[in-house]
Amino acid sequence: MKIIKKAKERTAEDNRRLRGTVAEIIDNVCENGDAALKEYSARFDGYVREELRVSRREIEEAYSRISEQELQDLKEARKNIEAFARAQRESMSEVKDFSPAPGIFLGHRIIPVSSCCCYVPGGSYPLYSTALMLITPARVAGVRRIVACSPAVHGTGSIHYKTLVAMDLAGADEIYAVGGAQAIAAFAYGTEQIRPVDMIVGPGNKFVAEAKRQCYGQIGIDFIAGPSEVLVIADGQADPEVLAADLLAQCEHDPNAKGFLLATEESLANRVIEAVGRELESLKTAGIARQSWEDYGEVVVVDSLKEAVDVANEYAPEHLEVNLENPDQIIGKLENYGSLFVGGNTAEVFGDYASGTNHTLPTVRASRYTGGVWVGTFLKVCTDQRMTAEASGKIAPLVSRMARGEGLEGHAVAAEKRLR
Ligand SMILES: NC(=O)c1ccc[n+]([C@@H]2O[C@H](COP(=O)([O-])OP(=O)(O)OC[C@H]3O[C@@H](n4cnc5c(N)ncnc54)[C@H](O)[C@@H]3O)[C@@H](O)[C@H]2O)c1
Ligand SMILES: N[C@H](CO)Cc1c[nH]c[nH+]1
Ligand SMILES: [Zn+2]
Repeated sequence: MKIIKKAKERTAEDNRRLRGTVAEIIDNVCENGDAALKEYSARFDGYVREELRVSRREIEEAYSRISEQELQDLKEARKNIEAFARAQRESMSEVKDFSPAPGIFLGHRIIPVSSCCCYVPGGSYPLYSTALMLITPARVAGVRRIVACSPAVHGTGSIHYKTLVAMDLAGADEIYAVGGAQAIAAFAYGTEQIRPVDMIVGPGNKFVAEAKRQCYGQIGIDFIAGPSEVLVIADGQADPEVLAADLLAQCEHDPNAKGFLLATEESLANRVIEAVGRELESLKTAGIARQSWEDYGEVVVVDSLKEAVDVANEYAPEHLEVNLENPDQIIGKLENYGSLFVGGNTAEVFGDYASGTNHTLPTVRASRYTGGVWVGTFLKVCTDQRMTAEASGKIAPLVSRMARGEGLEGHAVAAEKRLR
């Protein structure tokens, strides 16, 4: 393996500072409620709103600004997201009356969470596609109270009109113009204007992701969905311009977003670096300089595809693109990714918007233990059991022996009350 370009690493001090900043925001919201929300909206987003909930009139006004084409696009993307969420829901089944021993009947029911908050990022760009990605599966799951929130466009006090339409179209019951770590704290603990929810889902920058991590327990969360990441495995048949575009697409999301290329040939790695350089130059000329490539771009030449698989599994990226002549030779060996994009035709950005899989995905190696948001994110699998008198009498001695073995006399007695 040869490292051609190395990404900067976040230090323990960076992480400590982030934890402290966010903990302070959460404490302030818990102590001062809406006053703290207003203070942070003014400081970070340049606005103060008296009413945090968005009114029906504001939503109608957003519809009046959206073009026919934009509305059609939202509907088409939503159709694919909903169809896939329904197919996934249908693949889940309940278990009823499973009998591991005579007279014992076990089962599980699939129950939606009662309420959720869907966080739609809005700091740098109005990510209205995220509204579709979160609210649509929550609806399919059957969540009764779906709240959506997003920071208002800087200095305006209004959520971007496309985000508002997407939230409404997807089926949000309540919408609030609040963002950042303070919004997560508000929906976790409640304020004067905000009734808390049971679960908060959605992506966000490092402050939002850290706030979800710190509020977990008070509320459920999907997982850590922070600044975007893409890892691309490519061989000589891949087009360097396409690879550069795919890496830079994710790097435009955030100063902390990451793009990682694993190339099987050094000449390919060099051509991609050149192509990235050209593209960055032209973006700079066009006055667009939000790319994180310089800090967080990484390029490595691997000695074999087996090594590429090992590195990808260890890195556990949010998005994994396999741009190989024969991608199927490694697909079965890839284990840690939020979403996989197979072959050069399958651009990661298609999944960002419209193919139908969800774009809210685990980052910072969380794909080692979870996939992305899906209809199941909003569903609880809750077990139940019932027993006949005979089965109860039969299992009681086993349970009381085990309970006494643990030193739990009360448990043993509760079991023995069923002896007959
Ligand atoms: N992992 C995923 O599934 C996924 C999907 C989509 C987007 N994303 C990520 O979402 C993020 C969107 O970030 P964004 O910033 O545009 O929007 P955002 O809504 O996540 O964050 C904006 C908020 O951050 C807060 N903030 C800004 N500076 C702050 C500071 N110095 N201290 C405390 N709080 C501060 C403000 O309250 C602001 O409202 C990007 O990182 C993008 O990569 C991830
Ligand atoms: N790439 C993001 C997930 O990391 C999702 C997104 C929204 N809009 C554009 N892209
Ligand atoms: Zn994206």
